[in-house]
Amino acid sequence: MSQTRGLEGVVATTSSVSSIIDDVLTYQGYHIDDLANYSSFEEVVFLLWNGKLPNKTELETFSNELVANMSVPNEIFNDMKAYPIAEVHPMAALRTAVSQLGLYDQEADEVTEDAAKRIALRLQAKIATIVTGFARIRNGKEPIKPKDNLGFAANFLYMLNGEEPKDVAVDAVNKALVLHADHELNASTFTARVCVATLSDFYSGITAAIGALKGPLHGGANERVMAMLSEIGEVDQVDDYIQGLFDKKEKIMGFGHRVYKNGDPRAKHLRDMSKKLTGIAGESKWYDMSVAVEEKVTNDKGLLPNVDFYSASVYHSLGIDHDLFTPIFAVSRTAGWNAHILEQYADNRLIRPRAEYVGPDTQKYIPLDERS
Ligand SMILES: CC(=O)SCCNC(=O)CCNC(=O)[C@H](O)C(C)(C)COP(=O)(O)OP(=O)(O)OC[C@H]1O[C@@H](n2cnc3c(N)ncnc32)[C@H](O)[C@@H]1OP(=O)(O)O
Ligand SMILES: O=C([O-])CC(=O)C(=O)O
Repeated sequence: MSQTRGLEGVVATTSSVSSIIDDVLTYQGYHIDDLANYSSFEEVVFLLWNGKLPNKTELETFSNELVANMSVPNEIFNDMKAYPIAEVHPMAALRTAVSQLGLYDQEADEVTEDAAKRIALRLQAKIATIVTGFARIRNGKEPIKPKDNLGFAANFLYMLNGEEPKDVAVDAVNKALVLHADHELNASTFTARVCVATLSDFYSGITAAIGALKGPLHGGANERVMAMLSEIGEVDQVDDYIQGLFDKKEKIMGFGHRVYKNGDPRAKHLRDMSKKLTGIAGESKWYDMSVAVEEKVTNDKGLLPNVDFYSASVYHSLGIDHDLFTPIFAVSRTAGWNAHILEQYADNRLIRPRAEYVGPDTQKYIPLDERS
C-alpha cells in the first residue's frame, strides 16, 4: 500500500456542486466571478442545492422561507448565557449551539431527500441567528429577530448590530458570503461528507464541519490574518515582521493553498473590497499593510494570498469583531456543506480509506504483573 500525505491530489468522490479546474472555480458550472458580481447569497444557496439558478418567483419564495426559519429555540440562547462566556470562542459556541439545535428538530434523524432539504433550509437560516445571537449575548445584549423585508446579508448585519445596515455593508457581506459558499472537497466539507456517509444525521455533519473549519490551516486563518496585521501595526514594519516569521519558519496566515498554485480566484474580489471599504472607513492602512505583506510574501516565497487574507481587512473595516470572522465563513459555507450532505445522502457509500501501517512488528503480549 502506498499513501499520499494529507490525501494531496487524491480524488475521493464525484461531485456536481462546485469545481476547481485549471484554477477556475465554478459553482454548478457558473463562474465564481459572475456569481460574485451579480448574485445574491440566496440565489447561490438555491443554485448549490438545486443545481439551477432560481427564477424570480423561486427566489422570492426561497428568500422568504429562509427569513421565516431564522428563529432559534430560546433554550439555546439561555444556555449561551450560562457559558463561561468571556473565554468562549464564537466558533466553539457555534459548534455547541448547532449540535444543540439538532435536539429541537423532530426530523433531525430523517435522511430522506425531502426531510434533508427541509433540515438544510432550517440550518442555513438559523446559523445566522446563532452567530449574531451569541455575539450580542456576550456583550450583555439580547438577540434580535430578523426583519421580513431584509435579505440574508442585511438580516445578518441587522441581527448583529441592531440597526439596519447601509447598502455598502450589505453588498460587501453578500459578496463575501457568495465567495465563501462552497469550495469542492475542502477539509470541512470532506469532514461533513465522511460523517454523514455513516448515515448519521445532518446536525452531526454540520457540527463536525464547523470543528474542521475552526482550525488555523483552514477557516480559522482569517482571524489570525487580522491578528498579524494588528501586530504589525504600520506599513513600514511589514518587511521586518514578515522576515521574522520566515526566519522562525512560521506559516504566514492567509497565504498558500493545497489546490491553487497560481492564485486563489476569490482573492482579487476581496482585495478590491478591502481597498474600497478600508477607504470608506478612513482606515486605508489595513489595505496598504495587506498589499505590502502580499508583495513581501509573494516576492520572497512565491506564495499567493488565499480567500482568508483580504477578507480580514474587509470584515475589520465593517466593524466586525475579529473572532467573528470564521463564524461568518461558517454561515456562508453551511450552504456548501448542506449541498454536499444532500449529494452524499443521494448516492451514499461509507467513506473508509486505509492506513499504511508503520507501527511496531508483531509483539509478544506480556501480562500486566510481569511488565517492568
Ligand atoms: C479557506 C482556506 O482554508 S484557505 C487556507 C487557509 N490557511 C492558511 O492561510 C494557513 C497558511 N497556509 C498554509 O498553512 C498552507 O498553505 C495550507 C494549509 C493552506 C496548504 O497546505 P499544504 O498544501 O499542505 O502545503 P504545505 O503546508 O505542505 O506547504 C508546502 C510548502 O510551502 C510552504 N508554505 C505553504 N504555505 C505557507 C505559508 N502560508 N507560509 C509560509 N510557508 C508556507 C510550507 O512551509 C512548505 O514548505 P517546505 O516544502 O519548504 O516545507
Ligand atoms: O479548498 C480548500 O482547501 C480551502 C479553501 O480554500 C476553502 O475551503 O474555501
